[in-house]
Amino acid sequence: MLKIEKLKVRVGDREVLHEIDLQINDGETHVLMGPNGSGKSTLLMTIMGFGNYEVISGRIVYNGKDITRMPIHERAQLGIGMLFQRPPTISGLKLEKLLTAVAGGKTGDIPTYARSMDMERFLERDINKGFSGGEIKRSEVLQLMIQRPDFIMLDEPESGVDLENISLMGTSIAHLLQKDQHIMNRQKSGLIITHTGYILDYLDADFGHVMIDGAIRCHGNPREILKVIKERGYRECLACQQI
Ligand SMILES: Nc1ncnc2c1ncn2[C@@H]1O[C@H](COP(=O)(O)OP(=O)(O)OP(=O)(O)O)[C@@H](O)[C@H]1O
Repeated sequence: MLKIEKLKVRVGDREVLHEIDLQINDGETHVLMGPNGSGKSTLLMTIMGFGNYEVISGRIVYNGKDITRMPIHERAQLGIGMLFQRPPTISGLKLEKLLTAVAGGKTGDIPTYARSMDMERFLERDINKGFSGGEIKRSEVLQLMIQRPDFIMLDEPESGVDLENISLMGTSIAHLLQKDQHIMNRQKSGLIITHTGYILDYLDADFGHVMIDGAIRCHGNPREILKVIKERGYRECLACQQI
């Protein structure tokens, strides 16, 4: 589904990502961990195609197509979606209007999905304006439910979410990634940034990676990696030879 080859990315005047290689196959969910400022969000923003993330070299291939220089909206049309760490407030645009646009005018599912995310009362409000941290995250998941992307990137979906809503977020994300379905050919894939690993309680992630100083230093079982980080810190990941 997604293949990243020797990707180098500059933000401002600084090279933030150094020769990243990553492959995510159909049906796989990968987890990305790493210290603050190591470049995790930069990788997701670059895959999504945001302009201030300049690809110096390398390429991003999605379903066999080189998307390295493709604009964001075309990537979204190809089936790439993202939950942002800090999505912007959009004054003057109601959430329902955005969802209608994302749904391509097919509004039928919106009330059902909004109810499932406990977001009905937010439909008539400007996007993220005055929303709490957890409400913003639920709104983002709701948008993904309507968009139905095939490749879903989630930047810290649990951050700022209370314990009850983590369960709602976790089960909803598991559903988006088809992780709650026992099917032979799962089509949806994901890349999730997490610090706490709470999301792993709700979906069975397949692979974990640790990014340190703009390079992926270690791969493995996500739960095992998380355990090592909790017990011994990221220094242990630097010593990891599984690259
Ligand atoms: N627009 C920008 N201008 C300058 N530097 C930037 C910009 N965006 C990101 N950076 C820098 O790039 C580095 C990587 O940031 P990034 O947000 O990708 O880290 P992260 O691993 O996601 O961190 P966190 O876990 O804290 O969210 C940081 O040092 C950050 O300050």
